[in-house]
Amino acid sequence: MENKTSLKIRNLVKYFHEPETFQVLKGVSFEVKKGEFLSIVGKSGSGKSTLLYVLSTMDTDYEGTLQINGDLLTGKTQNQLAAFRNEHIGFVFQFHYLLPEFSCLQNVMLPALKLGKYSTKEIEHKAYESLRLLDIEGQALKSANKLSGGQQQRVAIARALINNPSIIMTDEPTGNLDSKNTEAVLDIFRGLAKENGQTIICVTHDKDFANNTDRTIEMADGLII
Ligand SMILES: Nc1ncnc2c1ncn2[C@@H]1O[C@H](COP(=O)(O)OP(=O)(O)OP(=O)(O)O)[C@@H](O)[C@H]1O
Repeated sequence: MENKTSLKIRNLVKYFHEPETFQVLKGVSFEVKKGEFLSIVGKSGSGKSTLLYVLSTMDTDYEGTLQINGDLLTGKTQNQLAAFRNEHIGFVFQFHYLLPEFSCLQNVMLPALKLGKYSTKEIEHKAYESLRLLDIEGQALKSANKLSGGQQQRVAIARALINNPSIIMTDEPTGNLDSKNTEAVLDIFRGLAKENGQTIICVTHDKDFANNTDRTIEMADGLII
């Protein structure tokens, strides 16, 4: 593992104001190294998803600072953040689920089409590479809603990889998977971290999964313990 910092947060504080003011993050600081596979665990309601949402740059309503690959992202405009995310972050989030009527190939191609850097032909080629890496290229032309949960999860990971992001963020990546598929996802993430130097940040309830990552951060009541 290289000793470069991939992500750094300092004194992250966040409040929700509905139905009443409530401090959900109470001063969270940590760093993640490039190529590190990090899990974030903690009881329900401890603030894990809220934290991940801030790290993903999608939530900008916080105090403190967020840096990714040395870039200070705190204070950037929504347009700047959207461009940054497309290029640097791959997401496997439940609310980013696959478009059911689209083929797996089309689903995987979408983030690269949005980035607008490559021709459709090149993107299709990259999408096939990504699907192959996840051992799911045989399903490329099927609609996403015709796949099993485990297969859909692989396609979602393939989609997160298409722009070759330096960081992959996921919320409950194995939430609906059986132990065989969980093991497969774990292997994929480990490989991406070790072989490609991609940083992986996972929020998970699965203790076994967390025990197989490089490092685990535990949250309780808006703080790291
Ligand atoms: N939009 C919101 N408005 C107000 N309160 C919220 C909002 N989103 C989350 N919360 C509250 O913030 C706290 C932390 O929520 P969060 O979803 O980050 O927890 P979590 O650790 O990810 O939980 P889980 O493991 O159940 O997903 C909870 O008490 C939750 O009810």
